[in-house]
Amino acid sequence: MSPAWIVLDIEGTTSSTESVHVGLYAYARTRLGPYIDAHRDDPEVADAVRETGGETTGETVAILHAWMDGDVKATPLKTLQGKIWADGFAAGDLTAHFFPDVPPALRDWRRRGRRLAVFSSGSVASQRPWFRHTPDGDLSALIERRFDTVNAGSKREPASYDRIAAALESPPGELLFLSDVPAELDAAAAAGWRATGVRRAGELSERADFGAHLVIASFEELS
Ligand SMILES: CSCCC(=O)C(=O)COP(=O)(O)O
Ligand SMILES: [Mg+2]
Repeated sequence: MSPAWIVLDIEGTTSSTESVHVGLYAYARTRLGPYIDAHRDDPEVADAVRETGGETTGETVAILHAWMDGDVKATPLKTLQGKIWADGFAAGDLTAHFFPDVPPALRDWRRRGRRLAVFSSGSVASQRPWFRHTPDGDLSALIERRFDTVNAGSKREPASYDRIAAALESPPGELLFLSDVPAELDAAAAAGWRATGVRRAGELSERADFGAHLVIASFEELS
């Protein structure tokens, strides 16, 4: 039976790690300090800054940069990056990247009645413009629901997938999660979801051990 919902990871699954780490990270890097200073009255910014543990803007930025350098997908970092990226997309400075098989597959799945959601470490604030500003046009209307580490929790915890299943009002067996990270697939499967690994050429997942999970190299294999 086909899944009712297909839930997508972004980095390494729909889009290249390079497009996130080189394009987006570089854009946020120099803007974090000025953004924090200019948006101290925004409660989400204030909370994120407090959660870093930094006392001054300089300390906070150093912590955020260390997380970026170590590829730590910490929620305060993702909150702040997401806000800066959303401004960058709105200003026309940024464009998303999707592997060529992804846009046609998403359209095909929707035509066939599948429903689409995203579960990414990238904040919901960044997911929206990522799907809106693509070289293939605006894909955002294809995505009905968006989850991140704030509204769902860690991608490596089964409880996060329980929360998403409840939000989608679907039994876990009708949900399919696609990701490039085996630990995320393990968590989804432990919550009763279907889980399929995405091993793309040139990505870290080329060398990943997906264990017993089904693995695809392109979304075409699911269409
Ligand atoms: C919405 S684009 C930003 C992606 C991002 O910051 C990120 O960390 C993606 O991680 P994922 O969980 O999708 O592998
Ligand atoms: Mg990923």
